Amino acid sequence: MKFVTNSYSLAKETKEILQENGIHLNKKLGQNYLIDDFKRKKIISFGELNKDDIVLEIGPGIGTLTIELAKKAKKVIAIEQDLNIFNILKKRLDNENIQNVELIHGDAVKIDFPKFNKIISNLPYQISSPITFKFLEYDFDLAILMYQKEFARRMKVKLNTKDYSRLSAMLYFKGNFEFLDDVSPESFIPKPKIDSTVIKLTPKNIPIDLDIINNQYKKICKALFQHKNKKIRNALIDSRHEIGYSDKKELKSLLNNLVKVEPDLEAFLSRRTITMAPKEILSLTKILKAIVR
Ligand SMILES: C[S@@+](CC[C@H](N)C(=O)[O-])C[C@H]1O[C@@H](n2cnc3c(N)ncnc32)[C@H](O)[C@@H]1O
Repeated sequence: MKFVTNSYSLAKETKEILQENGIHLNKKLGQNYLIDDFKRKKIISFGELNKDDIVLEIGPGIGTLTIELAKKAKKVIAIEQDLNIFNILKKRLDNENIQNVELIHGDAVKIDFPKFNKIISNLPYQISSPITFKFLEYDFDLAILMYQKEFARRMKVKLNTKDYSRLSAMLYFKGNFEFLDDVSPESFIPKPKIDSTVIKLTPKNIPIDLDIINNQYKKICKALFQHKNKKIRNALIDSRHEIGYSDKKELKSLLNNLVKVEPDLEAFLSRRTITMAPKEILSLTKILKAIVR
């Protein structure tokens, strides 16, 4: 696909809007704004939008993606945490008479999302992990998301590496993803110190084990991945609160009793989290199911 780009004017426009409003971008809120029109067009085209789509955008900033998304979709729901930035975008939308954007002020990690079917966002990197877990709780057709490159790499299951994470173990059963494009620091102001990657995420439907994955497997992963290099027995005991226990002795004795009746359990308990493939964690979960609260 050919893109007609106008990166110079997007950079100029962004700087002017920020300057006019006396804004100094805030690192802590992940405020690195896209100024590369070529990348903007690409991200939007990845979303394959049509006039039936309701798009969720987390962190719209001054509307760099939002305004273009609104031209192509039925509606955009945009959630921005920074009140000054929210007000700038609100004014821009009013001035341009754009009426199909529902702009919400707040922390996207804490707010329940209204109904949507696609997500397109250049995410604030400090919330990458909680917001991705939150997306997985919703039903949607596809998500086009920009992450820090390192973070995106951790989505793929890589046993015995530091990149193997709770996120990869959850995504293995809950999402399909595809790396679409890399974006260099030059495409933003201010320039971040890291590279970025755009990915496509689609929910995986696995009706058979969905219930156990959304419940006990999720809790077990939460406990185990807090201690990736520990043996499973110790990881479970040390993070017992994640599976509903405060009393160390109680959990220890339940595990010891279970070992007597479940021949495969002892072998699992002696392994380290980092060596356990998601399917093995699921087998372990099925054994532990009755004692996970
Ligand atoms: C990486 S910038 C992206 C801005 C714009 N979409 C772009 O592409 O240039 C992330 C935006 O998310 C906002 N933000 C940060 N934390 C947030 C949160 N918890 N909920 C909603 N917005 C948040 C920041 O204020 C910032 O405007």
